[in-house]
Amino acid sequence: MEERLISSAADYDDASLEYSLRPKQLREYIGQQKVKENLTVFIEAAKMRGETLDHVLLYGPPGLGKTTLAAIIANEMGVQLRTTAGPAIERPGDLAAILTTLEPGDVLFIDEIHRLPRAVEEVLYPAMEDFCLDIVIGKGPAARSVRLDLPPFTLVGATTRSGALSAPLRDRFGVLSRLEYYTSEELAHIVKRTAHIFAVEIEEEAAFEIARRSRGTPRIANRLLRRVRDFAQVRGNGTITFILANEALEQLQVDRLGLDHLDHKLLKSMMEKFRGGPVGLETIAATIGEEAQTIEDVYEPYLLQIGFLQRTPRGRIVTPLAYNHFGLEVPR
Ligand SMILES: Nc1ncnc2c1ncn2[C@@H]1O[C@H](COP(=O)(O)OP(=O)(O)OP(=O)(O)O)[C@@H](O)[C@H]1O
Repeated sequence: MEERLISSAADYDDASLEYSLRPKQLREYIGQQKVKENLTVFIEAAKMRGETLDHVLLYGPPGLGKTTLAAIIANEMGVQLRTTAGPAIERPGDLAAILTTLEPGDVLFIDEIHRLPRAVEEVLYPAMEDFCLDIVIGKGPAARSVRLDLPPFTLVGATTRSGALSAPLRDRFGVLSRLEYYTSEELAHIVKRTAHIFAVEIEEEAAFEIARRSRGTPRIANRLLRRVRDFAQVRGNGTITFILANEALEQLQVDRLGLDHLDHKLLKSMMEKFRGGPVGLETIAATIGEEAQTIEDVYEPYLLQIGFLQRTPRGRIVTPLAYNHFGLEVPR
């Protein structure tokens, strides 16, 4: 798949910078008001009772700050954070190895928790519910099960697809929080905060322009800011002005709604070749030479979110909003 500047998945540069950009406390965490308010109460209550926090499931599209929130939860509870991911835990023994080294109260963060193998999930149930592990030792008729006590801990699970989580796993989380796409105001706030950490001047309007083109996603906002900062350094005097931000973003081929050439290719081929649809996913995939799964997971969510595409039982449809964006007339 082609590299995209507006991809919400983390790239190498993001990964090395994200740590330093992460807010450490809930009050520094911008947006997601409801999630924050609830977590503040639950954390406070758990601390007052001297207990561990209930298990928390965070779900929502990539790049919205799930890992950041997990780290904040650990920090606010004053405990250590251990991080892993569903695909990294292949066997029950891998999970047991992590769980048995936790300190009382620790937060265990499992990213992409919907990708845990079934056998691992089954070990997780008693661990979440009763803080114990049932381990089978030996094989055949000599096999027996031993029960190991674990220190109490908080599991923070993150997933982009809450629907892909099995019901018994979902039911074992006491707190379920859905992260939403950020507003432009919130993203502008994040951009200004990051600019401050980078010690670079940015005009209010420039921060808004970057925010508007960031697809509701802080990870994209921070990445666009880094690229625009490069332009400001080379072509300007270092300050990110509105004009400079606009020019840089045009140059980077990110349009004023955050769409790039691949979004354009998808929408235009639907408009030009299929009169805007309905078109089946497989047909679109074949037309633009991309996999159907990639279109569904990567291209579509944002286009659906901004109302440029609609899903119908007969296929995808391009909406009049999208025609307007391209200055084209809606076919009858
Ligand atoms: N509310 C926020 N306020 C300030 N910065 C944020 C906020 N949310 C996310 N960020 C920044 O956005 C970047 C991405 O966040 P994070 O890695 O937590 O995303 P994520 O949802 O865990 O992504 P993924 O699901 O792909 O792992 C980080 O650099 C973080 O600093």
